[in-house]
Amino acid sequence: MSTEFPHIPTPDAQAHRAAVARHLTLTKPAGSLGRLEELGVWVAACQGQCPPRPFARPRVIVFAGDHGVAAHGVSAFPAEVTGQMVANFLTGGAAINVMAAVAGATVRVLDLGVDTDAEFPEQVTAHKVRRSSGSVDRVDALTDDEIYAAIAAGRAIADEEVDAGADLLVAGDMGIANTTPASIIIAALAGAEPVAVVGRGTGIDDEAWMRKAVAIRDGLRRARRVSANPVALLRTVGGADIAAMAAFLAQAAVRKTPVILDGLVSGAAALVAEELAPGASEWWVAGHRSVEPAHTLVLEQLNLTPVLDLELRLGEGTGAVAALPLVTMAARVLAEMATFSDAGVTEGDIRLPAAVDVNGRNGGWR
Ligand SMILES: O=C(O)c1ccc[n+]([C@@H]2O[C@H](COP(=O)([O-])O)[C@@H](O)[C@H]2O)c1
Ligand SMILES: Cc1cc2nc[nH]c2cc1C
Repeated sequence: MSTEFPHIPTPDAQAHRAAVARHLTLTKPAGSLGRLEELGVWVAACQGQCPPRPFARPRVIVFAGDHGVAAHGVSAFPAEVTGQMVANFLTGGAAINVMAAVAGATVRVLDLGVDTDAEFPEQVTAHKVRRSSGSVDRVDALTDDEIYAAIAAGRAIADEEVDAGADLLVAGDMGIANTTPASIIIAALAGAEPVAVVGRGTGIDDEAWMRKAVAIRDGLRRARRVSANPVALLRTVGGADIAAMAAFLAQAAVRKTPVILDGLVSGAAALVAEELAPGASEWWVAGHRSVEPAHTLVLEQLNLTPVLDLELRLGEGTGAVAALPLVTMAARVLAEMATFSDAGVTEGDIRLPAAVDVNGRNGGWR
């Protein structure tokens, strides 16, 4: 199985230009909807059409997996919670179920590496790679065969979703202790020191924070040896869920499908995905800024400005789904507002150029 991704196309430049130009014709002072304008332009460019169409099938995939490092006291919760939460997602009781319903998205949960037996295996284990992972502070997370299987799973999941009509994707995560491998990956790729990335995760106390800092320090020592190779990095200090998520994010870009990123774990996967498939990040917006300190490093590394900053630290895709109504709104504003000429409204003299890139990369000014 190849871990090579094809060249990533950029979002459509012509639709991008048409969207910037269309914004100037709509009945508002140029640039007055600020970053909502940029978001609408991004949707149009990703869809390759201006005006953009409303999203038909926004879809959240929750990647569930356990992590061997949980045994070393780095989380506020025991590992069995991962499997219990998988059952909760399936019965619709988790935060992501409620928030996705509000935002008009549907949720699919997949067990990539949960340690316990699934309550409804036929619904969640089609892409299962293994149970849990090696404790990344001392041994490799995955074997060679397992990393290939996890990457193949992530790509297949993205293909299945796009083939079934998904036109906006979110990668959510569920895994007790997964903030430890995520923080190691981020530190390795951002060149950060361990203490800069140790967060409180599910809400750990100071003693657990110190154990987690040691685990991250030891894992980072192992990660630095392989940080130039994204597949080796995922194999050494990631896990089946994080590896599949990285491949899913890269494959979404291959399939020209926009993604709203979530928090720390989706951010760690995104950093690796950009290494696997350079240019993939053009297809992503950051839904929010997580409370976790390492997440800010992700946003800086990928040059992404989050839509929201609500002090969330849940995962599951919740921060991405919280931003979805604004992304939908931005697309509909661009598609549905009247133009000055339609509405018979007199245009002003001064037309500032609208900002051009949702993530500020092209430095539009207002
Ligand atoms: O997404 C985030 O930014 C985030 C921040 C803190 C915790 N989480 C979630 O909490 C779990 C991991 O926390 P921990 O303390 O067990 O490493 C896992 O299920 C994540 O989805 C998620
Ligand atoms: C209950 C619970 C729900 C979660 N959702 C994502 N991470 C989580 C961690 C816990 C502990």
